[in-house]
Amino acid sequence: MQSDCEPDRPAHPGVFPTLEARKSDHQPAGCSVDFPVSVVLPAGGTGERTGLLTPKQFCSFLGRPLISYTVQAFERVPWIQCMVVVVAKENVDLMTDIIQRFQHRKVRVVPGGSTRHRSICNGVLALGEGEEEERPKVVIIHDAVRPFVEEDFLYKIAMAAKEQGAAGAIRPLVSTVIATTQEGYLDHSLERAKYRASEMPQGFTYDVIYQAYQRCSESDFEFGTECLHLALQYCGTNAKLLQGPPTLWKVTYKRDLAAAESIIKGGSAQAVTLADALQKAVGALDTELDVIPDLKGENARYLLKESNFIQVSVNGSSLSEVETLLRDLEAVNRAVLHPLVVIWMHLSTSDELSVSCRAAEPAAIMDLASAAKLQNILVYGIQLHQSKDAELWERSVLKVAEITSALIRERSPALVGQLLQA
Ligand SMILES: Nc1ccn([C@@H]2O[C@H](COP(=O)(O)OP(=O)(O)OP(=O)(O)O)[C@@H](O)[C@H]2O)c(=O)n1
Ligand SMILES: O=P(O)(O)OC[C@@H](O)[C@@H](O)[C@@H](O)CO
Repeated sequence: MQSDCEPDRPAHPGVFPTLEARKSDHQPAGCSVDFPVSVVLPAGGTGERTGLLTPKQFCSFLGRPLISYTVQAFERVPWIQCMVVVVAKENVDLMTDIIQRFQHRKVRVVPGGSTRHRSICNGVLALGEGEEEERPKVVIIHDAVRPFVEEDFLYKIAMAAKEQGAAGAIRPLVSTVIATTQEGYLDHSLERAKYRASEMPQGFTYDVIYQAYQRCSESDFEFGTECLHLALQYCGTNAKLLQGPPTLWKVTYKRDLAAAESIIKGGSAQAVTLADALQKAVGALDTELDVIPDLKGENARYLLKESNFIQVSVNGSSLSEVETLLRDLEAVNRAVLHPLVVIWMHLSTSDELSVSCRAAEPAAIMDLASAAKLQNILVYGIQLHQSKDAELWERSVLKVAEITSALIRERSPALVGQLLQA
């Protein structure tokens, strides 16, 4: 949100410690993780089952390839150190171009192999190329064609993997699993209640997944589909299984591409809806404000203006967009003459938030705000629930606009770091 209103508080001239330096004594926002975590995104397949010539991970929605949505989901998680995207040799340049075009951070590309296990193994080896102390404690492995992954579940997988050595996402089976005879008849059926579908993300301590790939057989590399099995078979590590949300599904068939497209379009429509609604609501107030959903692309111009911002984080369960914005402000190294107001708009659509993150949120925004205040940036939070009741939603948005306008006008130090309820 940009305002031309002049600040009514004296500026705080002077050099401020960098955001990075301060972060060392601040837990990262959102879910806090105190050990290095890296990610391997296998994306070296051809997507034959979609029947398309373009591998499904490179199919575009709203001008952005599917894999870019997955990378974006991970780069928004502040406690993830780096990502390795594993693509077929012939797609290395394409993937490099996607990273540049969409300004992805913390990600590098390595060539894949003829099978998924070979690709994942290449990714794990790439994470181990540096000095021993640079290696991650935990490696999260996640199919690049599962774009709807949330920080709070990644947090659970990472914590369980650190404790147990391996952890994996599971979902209830929808259909019963049966074994067939060679002639195509029923041999026997499995008791469905005893089985689960193995999904992604999965997490492993670096040592476990590295050793598993060092010891597994050629047959595993050629025909295997389950990393958790390798950890058990070759490292004696029994993975902790965590039931994940239904959003973890894998894009496999053409119909899955259509489903992914409608979710992506729905999600961005939601962001636009909120931004539009806020724009209308604040327009009715006494302050000339613009609502900007992010500071990417042409919105980056706001970084260089003496302005106030609103950051619309649609259904974000973490503060990482605000962290990114504060880092961008830091990067432009602008002499902050007037207190900037940054408002984290937390639109929660799901009723439950994982306890680990919900409890961490107020503390996380306070932490972030304390660090930002040293840069003369005032961070406030407003939480609103995406109500399906149009009237209620309209009232919430108006309330948000009033609170926003007051925060920008008053710049109350007492409310800095608070999560206000609209
Ligand atoms: N040699 C391979 C094969 C698959 N994958 C990746 O593993 C994930 C899950 O595999 P799958 O859904 O089977 O993808 P494809 O192999 O591309 O699909 P298909 O079997 O239909 O060709 C995908 O992100 C895929 O790109 C990979 O990195 N390297
Ligand atoms: O078998 P595919 O290559 O289609 O997909 C890989 C899946 O098997 C895998 O992602 C999960 O089952 C978890 O291991």
